[in-house]
Amino acid sequence: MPCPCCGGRIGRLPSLPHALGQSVSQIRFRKMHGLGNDFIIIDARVQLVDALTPDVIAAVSDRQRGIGGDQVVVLESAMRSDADVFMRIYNPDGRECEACGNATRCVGALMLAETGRDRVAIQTVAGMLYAWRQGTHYAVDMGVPQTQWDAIPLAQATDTLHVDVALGPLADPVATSMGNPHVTFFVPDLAAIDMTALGAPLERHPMFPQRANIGVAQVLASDRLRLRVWERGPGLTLACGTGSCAALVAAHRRGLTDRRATVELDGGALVIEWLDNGRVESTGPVSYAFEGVFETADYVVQREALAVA
Ligand SMILES: N[C@@H](CCC[C@H](N)C(=O)O)C(=O)O
Repeated sequence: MPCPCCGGRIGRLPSLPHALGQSVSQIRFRKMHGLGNDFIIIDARVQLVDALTPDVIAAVSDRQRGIGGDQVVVLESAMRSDADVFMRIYNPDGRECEACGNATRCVGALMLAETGRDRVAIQTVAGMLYAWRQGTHYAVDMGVPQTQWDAIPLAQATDTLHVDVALGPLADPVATSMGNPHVTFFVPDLAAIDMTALGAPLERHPMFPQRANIGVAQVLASDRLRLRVWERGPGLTLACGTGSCAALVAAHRRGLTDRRATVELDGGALVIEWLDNGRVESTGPVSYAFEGVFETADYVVQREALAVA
């Protein structure tokens, strides 16, 4: 039967604070992914999300105790009249980050369906991005990569084409900002690289004051790269969209590839092109997984229990 206090879903057992008469905040979400890089997408244009604190974001992102996801994406009303929506992105540690290529495709697909138009504009803290349909796939304009050391940012003035960072078999990466900080190492055999052992310490290397996403790439041909990315926040993911853009830009700057290449990730392939106008486009699939509702109070209780354990 409907909950007597809030008229909530039939059959939903009230959580403990709910039963005690404390406030409840139910948040509706969609789960989507791009090549297995998965997102909890929350539309704050149609519901109150005041209770979505960094702690709650971390708790719902947990793959054992929560919904599970690489990032939480919150949609807000755009502040610019030429944008369709404002997209905010949070890593599973609850910290806001600037950009996410795979989430931009997912949000692009949602906004194309919502508006019925053939191109949508997505405002982010890192600038305006655009999405459109490309056959069965979705394409996004991810903006202009930044290659100055202080835009990445790096800790000191450095040639971003040869950054003085090394660990084990990884050395001499290229640094690129796609709104968020990336470094790309090039290796002859990606299968020989232990991403977890190397990615975790490199993410927090002193050269990266805001930490960094760590990409390791193998050039397969002038139009084909193999890439794995240890993402700032979630760690090793099945695919990283901005990491793929950064890898293509890095490879082309090094003279290793053309301006357009297929990037093969663990979760599938993206086509990345660095256009002559300086902007980077990324094309790939989008998948819808499920939708649901969670109560933030349940996750506050969980976080408190974990904190005292
Ligand atoms: N999954 C992403 C990147 C998400 C943000 C990243 N972890 C960061 O902290 O910058 C993508 O597809 O680009």
